[in-house]
Amino acid sequence: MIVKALWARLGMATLLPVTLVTMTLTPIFTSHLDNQIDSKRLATEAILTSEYDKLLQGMNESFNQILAISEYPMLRRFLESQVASQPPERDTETQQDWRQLESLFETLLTHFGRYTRMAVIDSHGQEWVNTTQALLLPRPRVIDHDANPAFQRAMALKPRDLYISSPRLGATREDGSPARPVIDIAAPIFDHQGERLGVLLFTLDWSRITASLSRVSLEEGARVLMVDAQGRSLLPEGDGGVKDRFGHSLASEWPAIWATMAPNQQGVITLEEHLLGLRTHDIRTHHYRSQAVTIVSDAETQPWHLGILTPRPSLMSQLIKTPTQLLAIVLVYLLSVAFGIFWVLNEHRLRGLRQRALAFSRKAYQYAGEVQDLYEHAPCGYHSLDSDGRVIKINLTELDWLGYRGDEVIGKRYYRDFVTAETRAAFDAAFHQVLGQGKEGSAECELLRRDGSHLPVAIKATAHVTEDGFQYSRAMVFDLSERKNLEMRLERQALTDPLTGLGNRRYLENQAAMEIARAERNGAPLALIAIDLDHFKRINDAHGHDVGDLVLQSFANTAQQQLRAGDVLCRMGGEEFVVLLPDTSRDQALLIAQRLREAIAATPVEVGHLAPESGTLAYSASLGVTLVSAGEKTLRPAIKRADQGLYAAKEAGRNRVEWEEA
Ligand SMILES: Nc1nc2c(ncn2[C@@H]2O[C@H](COP(=O)(O)OP(=O)(O)OP(=O)(O)O)[C@@H](O)[C@H]2O)c(=O)[nH]1
Repeated sequence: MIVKALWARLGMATLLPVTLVTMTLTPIFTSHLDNQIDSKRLATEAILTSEYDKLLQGMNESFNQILAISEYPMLRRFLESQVASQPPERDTETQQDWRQLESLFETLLTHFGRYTRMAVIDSHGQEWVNTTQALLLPRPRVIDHDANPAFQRAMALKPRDLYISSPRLGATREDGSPARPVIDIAAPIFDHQGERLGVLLFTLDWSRITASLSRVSLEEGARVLMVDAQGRSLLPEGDGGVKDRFGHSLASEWPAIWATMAPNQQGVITLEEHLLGLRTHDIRTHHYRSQAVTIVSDAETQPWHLGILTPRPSLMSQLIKTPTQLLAIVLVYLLSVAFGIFWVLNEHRLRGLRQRALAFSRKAYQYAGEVQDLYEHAPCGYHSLDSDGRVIKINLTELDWLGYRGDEVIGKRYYRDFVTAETRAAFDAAFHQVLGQGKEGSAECELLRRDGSHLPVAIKATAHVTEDGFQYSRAMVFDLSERKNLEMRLERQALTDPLTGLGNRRYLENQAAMEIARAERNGAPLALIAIDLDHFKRINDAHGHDVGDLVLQSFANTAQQQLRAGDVLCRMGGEEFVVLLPDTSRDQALLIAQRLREAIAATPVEVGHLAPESGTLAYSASLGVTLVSAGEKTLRPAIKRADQGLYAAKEAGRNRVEWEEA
């Protein structure tokens, strides 16, 4: 699919530049071509005018020559004398006229090579001179009047009138070369009285007049056409093969050209492949530069059409003429196509890169979402504060802990407001460190939740610093409540006797410090009772340790019931217990001890199947009572004294209370 699209784009990349270049070059070349056509048109017109002038000049020259000779006095005299003397007598004068006439035509033959025949015919049709035969005929030849239209027509002309025939093929030459086209020019000869004497008939070698036209034909691509009114070719030797061979009909051979030439007088006409310069010439009327009064010719052949056909400049001909231009154009096309292809390939490559970048960015977006999710729902809190301690970012976990929404906190609240007054100093110190040189700080403090409860946390923060200085702090907040609970549990366990749930010796020591201080402060007595179960070894030995344990637990319950809330009952180890009695005098302490002893003795332990038949086991305890003396910083002396009282009770038979004085 991608490859198919690439090929389609490559096709476009070729087509588009080619079209664009063509659209750009076309007006330039069209205008250039128009200029070429215009200059060719001007050149054609110039050649046509020049050739037309030469043709006219050549013909007028001949007309004037013939008119001049027809008025030659010696010729007139000759004809007069010949016409007058029938048959001519060859007297001396006549002989002289003959010689002069002979000499005249010899001269003419020498100088007027353009004429293939010069003839002098008298009004009876007798031919006195014919330069194609013996110059002067010993006997005048009577010519067939009907066979010679030139003679016929000239005989009807007035003085200084001319008859011009259409070009026709002359006689085959003696050397066998093909006959040339000729035209007959005939002028009437009159004597001084205006009496018609005969006709001067010259046959003009037509190719001499049209030689210049033929040379034009030799020029590059140009062709000269000359036809009569019937479309017959008038040029001696055409260069277009059959089409314009003399006498051939251009109308039938080359109808397209003839169709253009026939109706038009003059101008340059643009044809599909040619420029055709045109001029028409009616010999009967266009002879201003000749001295003829009237020129008569064959009406059906007039006017003549002179045409110069030059190839019309075309784009291709111009390009072929200037290969560098052609090369430049080819280069422009090649470069534009190469650029198009390069552009498409580059675009294709960029498209690939863009798609990869898009895939990367999607992945990055996905990762960013995951990171955001991790940030928001991390097991710890995250927040960022500005240099004033204002919250600029906070994750959902921490918001959840605090019980606020993001829009209530971000940009609106100072973080220290969420820290309890008790732990705010620690937070401030840590934040100060983050802002300072250390760029990091940590604190354990308690957060104040919306519902008023406290959440112990550890905050560890670092500063985000750029070259512009401190930007914001980033902090991780760890919930310490579980740890604190665990610590408290452990602390409690460390101070508690697991069997009875009573405080242990360490607990007693902790409490003692407090109670001694308070007793000192208040001046109140502080009493202490040491308790030891009687013959406990025996119970263990007789009933097992489980029963012993039950006895210990039962003792703890029974004793607690007998004591006040502020009294501290602790298990010191084994079956030994101590009761610290704040604000208790000697007597009160003795009473309490007695009450304890009695309650213990009166409360047998429910031991079920572990016990003898009754299911209960009675036991007793011995107690030693003393007061913590003023000045004693620990309980140790008091416990020692109470133990002495206890020993005394044991000694005295057990299940007794003994006072031990300080
Ligand atoms: N079942 C049980 N027995 C304990 C515990 N702690 C100590 N004992 C036992 O308590 C007994 C204490 O015995 P003794 O110190 O000889 O004293 P006694 O047997 O009570 O005799 P008198 O104190 O003289 O009445 C020992 O056998 C200990 O093993 C305990 O937590 N559970």
